[in-house]
Amino acid sequence: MTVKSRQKQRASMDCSENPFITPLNPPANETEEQRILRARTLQDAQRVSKEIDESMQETKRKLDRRRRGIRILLLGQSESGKSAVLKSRCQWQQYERDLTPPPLLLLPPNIDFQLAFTPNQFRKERSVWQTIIQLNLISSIKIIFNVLNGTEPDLSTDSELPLTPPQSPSSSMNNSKLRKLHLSLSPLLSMDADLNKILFSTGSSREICVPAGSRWKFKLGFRDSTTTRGSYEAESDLYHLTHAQNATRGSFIKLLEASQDDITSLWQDEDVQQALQERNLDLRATPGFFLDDVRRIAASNYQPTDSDIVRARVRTVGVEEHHLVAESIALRGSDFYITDVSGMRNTRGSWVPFFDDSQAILFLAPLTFNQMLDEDNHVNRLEDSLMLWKHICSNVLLANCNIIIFFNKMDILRRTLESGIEVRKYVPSYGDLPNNLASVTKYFKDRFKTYHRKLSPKPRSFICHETSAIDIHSTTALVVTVHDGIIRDNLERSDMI
Ligand SMILES: Nc1nc2c(ncn2[C@@H]2O[C@H](COP(=O)(O)OP(=O)(O)OP(=O)(O)O)[C@@H](O)[C@H]2O)c(=O)[nH]1
Ligand SMILES: [Mg+2]
Repeated sequence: MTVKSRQKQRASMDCSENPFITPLNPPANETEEQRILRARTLQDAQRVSKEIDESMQETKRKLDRRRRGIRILLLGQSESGKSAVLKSRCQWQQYERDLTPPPLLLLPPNIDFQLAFTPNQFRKERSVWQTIIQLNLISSIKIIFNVLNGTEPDLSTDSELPLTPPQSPSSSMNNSKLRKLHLSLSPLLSMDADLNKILFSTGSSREICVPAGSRWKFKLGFRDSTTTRGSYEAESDLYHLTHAQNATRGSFIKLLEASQDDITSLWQDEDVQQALQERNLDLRATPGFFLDDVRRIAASNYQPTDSDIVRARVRTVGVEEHHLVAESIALRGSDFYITDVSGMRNTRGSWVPFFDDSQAILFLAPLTFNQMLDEDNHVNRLEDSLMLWKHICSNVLLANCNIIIFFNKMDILRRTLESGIEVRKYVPSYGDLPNNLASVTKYFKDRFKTYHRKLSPKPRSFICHETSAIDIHSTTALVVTVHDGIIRDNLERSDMI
């Protein structure tokens, strides 16, 4: 047998035995109807196969794009301001509408994110924050009553009182005006617990916690009108508020509006201010503080401003990645993948899988030398940040990673120092150095820098910035700086500077 005839025989055998081709061969006595059906089946199979190919190519494109992008991990203790940094993207939208572009405008490329940046969608999302902010307001009222009742743990290291809740209620609670206010605000406080339970399943927690991703927004009635019908229905099934839930939310808003005078009266009461002072509790420095804006926030037609949204407190649970694309001329098209995590002590183990993939870490460390951790009121916040910093600097998985530290909440540090609180009382090693912003910042910067130099497995630059994440402009500058930092580091590695 010649080679040619052997090939011909193998080809015909392949065809008849190939399990993928055999079923596609026309049967011997195929009718016209059967032929049409077979052709349609074949077309359908080809379409599905093409779709799978396209989806695989799309996934590969996304992975390639991600690999080329700038991958940033936000780290820091709980309440350090990680999510606030991300939230300020709302402000960039504001710039866009004002037609005065900031130095760097970030826009998301994916559908969900883009929608968040179109004015209509953004306006809708604003309404999601309305409930969060109103619940934040109630949290502050609860703290006041806890202080008056003697059940608020003291989170200030300056306190002469034990760190556990004191047993005896404050004498202010004997004040009949405060007792009356407590009585009249009780329905609102209990309704807040109901609403928390319905919306976030966290009735007992003082803080609002949300799982990663934006799905929680649906719980607050956020609807994406442009999603396809299928996905809209899927979301509705999971998150649509029931009639009863909507009714609870409606009653809460009405009750809050009716309680404006009582809330204002409580916050302005001299005994309340004194009780807070005795507990060394600066309520204005607590996350989600809105008591100075009661009239505006308790109004039933309240619309959160951009600043309100950045100041709102929602604790992150889990891990969330945001994809942003730079639109500024200098950085046009640069992809940023920013991962936000929960900073609570018991969740920090979940950060590790993201170390490998990140090019830069933004480490947020507020210089709150006089505060204790919420989750463990025996641990000083700044000590905790330093301890965390040491772990991050010495971690071998992060040896090639740029670490940029942000001394966030500088506005709070300034206020703390201006109020006369002395650093040396909390940090004896501070000694007699001047108790002003420049000196305090330099002192702590040197400490962070020393650990960075000593513990980094390989030499790397120490990049440090003082920020206030609730300040729009500083956050915008922040992203530019991050990019600069990464470029600088790459240049340094290639000996270009
Ligand atoms: N005054 C002031 N408040 C800030 C600053 N940065 C953040 N905040 C507020 O601090 C609170 C906590 O900030 P978040 O961004 O939620 O903190 P986080 O690090 O994400 O916390 P977790 O999600 O628990 O890990 C929010 O109410 C913010 O508005 C700042 O620079 N100054
Ligand atoms: Mg967060």
